[in-house]
Parts: sequence; structure tokens; C-alpha cells
Amino acid sequence: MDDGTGIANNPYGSTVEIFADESVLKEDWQPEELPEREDELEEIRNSLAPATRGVNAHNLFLYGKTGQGKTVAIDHELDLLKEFASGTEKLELSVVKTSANNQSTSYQLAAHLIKEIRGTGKKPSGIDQQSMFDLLYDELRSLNETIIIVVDEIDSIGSNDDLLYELPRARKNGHLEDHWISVIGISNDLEFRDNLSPKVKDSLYDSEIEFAPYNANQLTSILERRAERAFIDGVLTDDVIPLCAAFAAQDEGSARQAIRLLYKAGEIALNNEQETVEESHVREARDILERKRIEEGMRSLTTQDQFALLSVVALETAEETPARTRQVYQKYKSIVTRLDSNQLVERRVRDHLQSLGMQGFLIAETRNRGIQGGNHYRFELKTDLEATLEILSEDSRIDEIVADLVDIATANGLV
Ligand SMILES: Nc1ncnc2c1ncn2[C@@H]1O[C@H](COP(=O)(O)OP(=O)(O)OP(=O)(O)O)[C@@H](O)[C@H]1O
Repeated sequence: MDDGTGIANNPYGSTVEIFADESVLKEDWQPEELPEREDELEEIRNSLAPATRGVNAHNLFLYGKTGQGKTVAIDHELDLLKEFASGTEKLELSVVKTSANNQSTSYQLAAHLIKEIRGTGKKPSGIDQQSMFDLLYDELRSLNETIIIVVDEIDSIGSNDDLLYELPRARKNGHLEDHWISVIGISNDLEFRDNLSPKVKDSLYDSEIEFAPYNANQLTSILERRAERAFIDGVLTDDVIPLCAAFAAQDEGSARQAIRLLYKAGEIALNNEQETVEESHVREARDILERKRIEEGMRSLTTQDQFALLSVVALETAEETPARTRQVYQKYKSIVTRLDSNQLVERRVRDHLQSLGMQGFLIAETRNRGIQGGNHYRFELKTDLEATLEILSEDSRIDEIVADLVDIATANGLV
């Protein structure tokens, strides 16, 4: 049937409508309000407020797992501060934002900041560290009197953290005599603070705010506000939002994950020409996103990460998890022997296991050893076993081992 637009037979011409404003479900959409983070917003405001009183804002660290609203909260408060600055002569403000990205050093971070301030051109390179810092001070001098530097993924800077020590002291040390400078660091790595060198901690550390994972009720309200704008009235069945919220809350409590689930469920309904979004769409969306997450994560695993993961998967198929490091290590040794690969010592394997925990593949539970002192760890698989086995089996180096594990998992009724 022709609807008069001439596109009736075009495969893009779906007659079903689900979304009222799909852009609201996109990653870069900026919410106007964050009622679930009122306390954190107030703490950020109190830390930034000295800038309005003619001195530097406090240095600030925001911690929390992924998708907890750290970035959106800081953006919200900085926007308000900029708005305040534009209406008064009391505050001349410049905000510089950058991400430390994977494995940055102080040198690279300084180069990133220079590029960010210049707004164009390539990152400077080929000079020594002090010259790079001097170049950064030159650029910073061209900015307004009060400078706030936001460094996302600040933990990526690792042990070469000289710049984090230098920046907050730039005024005192005469590099930026006429400026007030402060640094806001954002991190997903909850242990980063403990690993900072004492001199950086001392120089940089004024206050910290931890963003606790959202619970299912908070995620429900976040989703409801989005859904009201994003979807046509009445297309979401009652279970959809609570289910998206529950799935995300069971995992990391991430608002990003909850929003992605809702968006994907809507797309699945639409692609299937269905008039309403239902619980089954959310379940399908969860499976698709989980698989994608594992696939993406696996691409960045090193060979030894992969062997460590495979060891835990092997214990999982035999229903022997959570497992102590020693147990995982035994499995690891048999795997590398079978593959005729380089064998690491137990401590290094434990490092790989912990890194897999950080990357969301494993649950790494810490137990205190009581009077013996120190901690020991227990590891179990966090990702879906069946999907993990399936993705691992695509790697020809380990596919025979994975095939054996699939047999064991099947025999144990796990897949
Ligand atoms: N309270 C909230 N209300 C509405 N939307 C929110 C809220 N918290 C987070 N979001 C949304 O969730 C997504 C993730 O938030 P954000 O990027 O701020 O998280 P993050 O903690 O900085 O995560 P990461 O460390 O991974 O960058 C964004 O789309 C953001 O708009």
C-alpha cells in the first residue's frame, strides 16, 4: 500500500513508531538534572566555590565505577560556574579538559593539555620533559586568571605522575605567578589514591568524592526521566524500566548500562515492527550487549591475561569457583604446559587475575588473612559462562582447550 510518500516499499520505511526523541538515549545527551547525585553535586560546588572568592578552587578527586555520573556531575557544576563567571567580573575562568587515556605519562598528559588549550594542531613532541612542562606553563599563562584542569582517567598516568605534583604548585613555584590553578581528577580505579606517590598525594589531594553504585530505585528514576522524552507515550510496557534497572543494578549499578539496555530494547522492538517494548526485548538486549562487552574486552587482553582468564573459566566449568590464587595457578600451569607457552610465576598470574577483575571479567573477592596478615583473593567468572566460552573458542590458539571445557560445562549442566 502506498502511503503517499513514495517510500512504502523501501526497507527503511517502517510504519511502526517507538521513539519520540531518540537522541535522549544517546551517550552524549546531557541531562539537565541529577537528583540522585544532589549530595555529590553539593560537595563539588563547595570544592569549586573558593574560585568565586578570588583564590584557587580545591583540588578534587572523583572516584567511582563506570557509569556513575562522575563526568556528567562535574560538567553540570562547571557549566554553572562558567555561567556565574560570565555574569560577574569577580571570576575570570578557564576550564581545560582532557583524558589521560590508556597508559599516559606526565609527558604525554602535558602534551595533551597543550593541544587542548591550543585547540588546533598536533600534540608537541620530541622535547624533554622539563621543556614540555615549560611549554605547558606558557600555554596556561595565556588563559584566564583562574584555571581548572579536569583530567579524566587520571589513574592511567601510572607511576610517572610528576605533572600531578607540579601543577598544583605552579603558582607557588613561580611558573604561574598570576594564576590560580587547580586540578580535578576523575578515576574508575578505586585503588589509585592508595598508589599515588606520597609527594603527589600531599600536593594534589584536597578532597575526594566517591560515587557509590546506583541502586535499582535510582536507576529506575533515571530511566523514567529519559523514557518520558525518548519514547512515545504508552509504548513501554510496565516491566521494561524496572527490568532494565534491575539488570544494571545487579551488575555494576551503571546508569550508562541501564540507558543502553533501554535503548537497545526499544531498537529491537522497532526492528521487529512491534508497537510496544516488552520484557522479552530487554532480555534479548541484555544478551546482545553482554556479548558485545565481552568481545570488546577480549580484544584488548594480552596472551597471559587470556591464559589467566581461561584458568578461571576452567575452574568455573568444573564448579570449583570462587577459587584461591593457588588453585587458579595450578590450572594455569596445566594450560600453559598444554599450549607449550611461557609460564609466569604465581605472583605475576595474580596480577593478571586482578587486572581481569578491574576489566570486569572476574569477581575478585579479597579476604583478610587475620593474624597471618595480608590478604588473599578468591576469583570467579563475572561474565556469562556460555558467551565467554563461545567467544574464547573463536581463537584458534586455544580452541581445543575451550572445546574440552564446553564438554565439561555441558556435562555439568552449566551451558
Ligand atoms: N543521575 C543521573 N541522571 C541522569 N543521567 C545520568 C545520571 N548519572 C549518569 N547518567 C548518565 O549515564 C551516562 C554515564 O554517566 P557518566 O559518563 O557521567 O559516568 P562516569 O561515572 O563518568 O563513567 P565513566 O567513568 O565510565 O566515564 C551518561 O549518559 C549520563 O548522562
